[in-house]
Amino acid sequence: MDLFTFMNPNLNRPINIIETMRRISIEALGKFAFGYKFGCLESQEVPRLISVYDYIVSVLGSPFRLVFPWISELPLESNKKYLDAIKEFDGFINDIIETKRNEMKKDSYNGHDLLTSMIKQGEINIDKHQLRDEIATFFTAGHDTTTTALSVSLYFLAKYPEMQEKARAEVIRILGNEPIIPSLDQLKELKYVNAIIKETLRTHPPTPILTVRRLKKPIKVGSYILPINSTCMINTWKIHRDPKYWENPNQYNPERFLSSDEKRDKFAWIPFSAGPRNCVGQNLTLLQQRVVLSMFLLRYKWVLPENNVNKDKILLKSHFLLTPIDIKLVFTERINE
Ligand code: HEM
Repeated sequence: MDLFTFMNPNLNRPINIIETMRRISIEALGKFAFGYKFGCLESQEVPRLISVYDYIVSVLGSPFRLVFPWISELPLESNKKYLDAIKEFDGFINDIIETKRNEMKKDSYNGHDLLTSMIKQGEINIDKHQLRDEIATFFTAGHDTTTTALSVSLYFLAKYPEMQEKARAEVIRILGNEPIIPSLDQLKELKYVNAIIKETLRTHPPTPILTVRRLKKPIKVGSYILPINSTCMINTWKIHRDPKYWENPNQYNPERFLSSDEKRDKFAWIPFSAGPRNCVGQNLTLLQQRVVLSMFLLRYKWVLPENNVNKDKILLKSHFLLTPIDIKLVFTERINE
C-alpha cells in the first residue's frame, strides 16, 4: 500500500497528522537507511512499533524520572512494563538486522543502504550490541525529528491558506500537475517550499536543546567566563527566536529565507547543530521533506478543523525532542484547476 492509498480512507475528516507523518517518516527511513519495509502504511491500525516507541519515549521523558532516576530501580509494576517495552523494541531492531543479514547471504544481493555498510563494517569492528544501539539511534534521530518538522509545516500551510496556494503554484510550475517522483534538480528549484521547511525548523526546532557538551577550554559568553570542564547545553529554541538575529522572531514567515540580502550570523540557524557532531541526516531529511510536501501539495488541499486546540499556536510537549501534542487536519482531494 502506498501513501495515497493509505490516505484515501482518511480524507474529508480530521486526522492526527503527527501519527500520519510518523508512519511516512518511518517508512522513508526504513527504505533509505536500512533497506527495510516496516509496513507502517499497510494498514489503518496504529502499528505496534509506533505504540511501543511512543510509550518508551513517554517514560524516558517523564520529568519525575529525570529528577529521581533511582525510581527506575524499584520493583514497580510500571518499571516491569517499561522493561518489557524495551525488550519488544529490541525485538523490532533485531528483526531489521536479521532480515538484512539473511538478504546479504544471497549471491544476488546488491543493497547500498547504511545498514549494509554497518554490517560489513561490523564484521571488522562493531559488536552485536553496538550495532543494535546504532540502529536504535538512527531510528529515533532519523524519524521523530522529521515527523515533527513535516507536521508543523503542514499545520502552518493549513493556518495560512495563501502560503499553501503559493507553495502549490511553485510545485505545479516545477513538477507539473500530477504527483511524480521529483528529480534532484527539480527539488533544488523548489525555493519557496524549501523556505517553508527552513522557517519551520527555525520556529519549531525538533531538537530545541542540544545534548550536553563539556568544555575543553574556558570560554566567554556575554559577561561570563565559563571554566574548563563546565557542562553546557545549547538552547536552539532561544537562539532561533532572538530578535538580535531575527526580525519579528515569533512570526512564521518563510519569506525571510528568500531574500538574498539578509545578513545573519552563521550560528543563528542551527536546527541540525553545528561543528563536527552535527546531524548526519540533514541532507536526507531536507530532501525527504521537500518530496513529501510537494506530493501533498499536488494531491490534496487541507485545512484546520473547526474548534481545534491549536487555533492560535501549536501546543507542544518536550521530552528530549519537541513534539506537537495533537495536530488535526482535514485533507480533501485536489481537483486539477
Ligand atoms: C528535521 C530533521 C532532523 C533534525 C532537526 C535533526 C537534528 C539533529 C541534531 C540537532 C543533532 C545533534 C544533536 C546534538 O549534538 O545534541 C543530530 C544528530 C544526529 N542526527 Fe539528526 N536531525 C534530523 C534528521 C535526521 C535524520 C533523517 C537522520 C538519519 C537518517 C539523523 C541522524 C542523526 C544522527 C545519527 C545523529 C548523531 C550524530 C553524532 O552524534 O555524531 N537525523 N540531529
